[in-house]
Amino acid sequence: MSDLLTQAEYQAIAADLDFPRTAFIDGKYRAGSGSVFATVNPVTGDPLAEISGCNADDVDFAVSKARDAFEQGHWSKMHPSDRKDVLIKLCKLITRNRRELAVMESLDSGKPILDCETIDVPETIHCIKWHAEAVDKIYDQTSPTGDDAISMIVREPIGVVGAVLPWNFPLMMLAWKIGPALAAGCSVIVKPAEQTSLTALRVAELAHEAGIPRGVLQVLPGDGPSVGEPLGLHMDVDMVSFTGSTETGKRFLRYAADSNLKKIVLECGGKNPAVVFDDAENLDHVAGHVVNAAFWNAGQNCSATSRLIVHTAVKAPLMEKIKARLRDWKVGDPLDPNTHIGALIDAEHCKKVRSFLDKNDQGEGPFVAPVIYHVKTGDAKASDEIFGPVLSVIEVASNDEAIAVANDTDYGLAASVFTANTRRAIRAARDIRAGTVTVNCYGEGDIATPFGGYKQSGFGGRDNGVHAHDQFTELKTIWIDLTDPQSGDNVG
Ligand SMILES: NC(=O)C1=CN([C@@H]2O[C@H](COP(=O)(O)OP(=O)(O)OC[C@H]3O[C@@H](n4cnc5c(N)ncnc54)[C@H](O)[C@@H]3O)[C@@H](O)[C@H]2O)C=CC1
Ligand code: BAL
Repeated sequence: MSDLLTQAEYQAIAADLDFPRTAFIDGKYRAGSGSVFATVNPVTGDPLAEISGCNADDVDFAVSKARDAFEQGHWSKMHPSDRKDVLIKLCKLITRNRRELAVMESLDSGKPILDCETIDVPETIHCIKWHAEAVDKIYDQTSPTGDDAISMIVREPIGVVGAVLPWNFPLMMLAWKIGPALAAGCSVIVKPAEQTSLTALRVAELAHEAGIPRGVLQVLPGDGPSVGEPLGLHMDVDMVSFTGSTETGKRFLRYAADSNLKKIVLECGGKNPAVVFDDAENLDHVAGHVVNAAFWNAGQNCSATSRLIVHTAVKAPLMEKIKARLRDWKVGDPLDPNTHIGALIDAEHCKKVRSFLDKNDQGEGPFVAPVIYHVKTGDAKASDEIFGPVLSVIEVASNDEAIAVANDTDYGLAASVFTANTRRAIRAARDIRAGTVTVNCYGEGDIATPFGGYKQSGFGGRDNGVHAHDQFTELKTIWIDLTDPQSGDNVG
């Protein structure tokens, strides 16, 4: 924190930034064959850079380069310890350029510089480093055969991976995908969200500088139909790992069915509950977690707490404490290090978020201040993913009702429960159908814990932890007959 600069100093860095403007393919920046599009500063609406976008021809070219690199094996067959060293060198380069990346991320996404400096960039480095460090410590297995055979169960890199990213955490989602995929030995083609291409392009350049071979990490900017769809439909892409909306996630399942049955892993939306039971202790502490969970990143977070399900007995004092804490949350210029809530990503998203808000709460331009509504189950505010700084409060009369309401959603990404009773906490954690349930706190776990969703929040695997390595590998059984071939005993 003490390391933060002033708003004026950040503005000076911003004025000097050199933005990437083309795709990064086969080890170098290279203009795409698609339409040129502007990447826009969400605060001003002005273009930061004109980017030469990609199309299906560029996808074909990048896939052929990714496949060549995979088959040549300079990366995929490199000793895991050597892959680790290169990825750690990448982390050092990101660290050396961390300020530039933080400011670029803030300008391109509207995220507060405070978050970019203290969370997005450090967590990006931590994630890539964690997967790099893990990769030369994971053992393969043998299975319990009889004495006449031995079987090895080995994991091999899955091959060419498409990583399709959202705009809400451009750097961190890049790291969640490329960290384990590169550590596993895959070749990765990244499609950043069209709103936020800059930092992914810069990281690809740094990866090349770190020694990641040509074709192993490529970044193709462009919109969903121009780049995401041809990647999803490509016959020579082995897997797509996607983070974004449930609606687009479902498209990738169709792309896989219509092409080569590539593996699809989806991390999609959420309507995540914080459940506060009647015996919750220290309501100040609860309020702190709920406010962070609901309003961090302006609520543009798949795991944001967007429903507060609270027992009548504690509702009034808790709401007072939540409102008191919110008074400290400053909304405004993302480059001001005191800002907690920056700009929403773009005009289209502002329109969507505002469509849920009462007229008086709508704010102006790209800014929407935190807002709290008291709602009933069945209201759109209680069921739809708004993806903005909106907390919907549902009052319940019993702890059982709280769990039923928590589960009354198509989503199942994350949840939190607050109670002084350990048995109740564990019972609730087991009964809520969500990929992550936190007790007396809110969080996504950490880099060592798998993250992903039940129901329409996810499909096919988990980000983070060693489970993420599993995503990017194929499982192979190698069965070795130990009987004497001369004896003939081994033939059916
Ligand atoms: N992690 C999450 O849970 C996220 C959820 N969302 C939700 O989705 C809503 C819409 O946001 P969008 O940016 O439109 O999300 P999206 O799911 O459409 O976009 C995510 C990624 O998919 C790509 N994409 C879009 N259409 C595609 C297509 N037809 N084929 C292949 N790729 C495609 C996009 O270019 C982007 O890279 C938000 O309001 C929010 O509710 C958005 C971003 C992240
Ligand atoms: N919070 C991690 C994933 C996401 O929001 O898209």
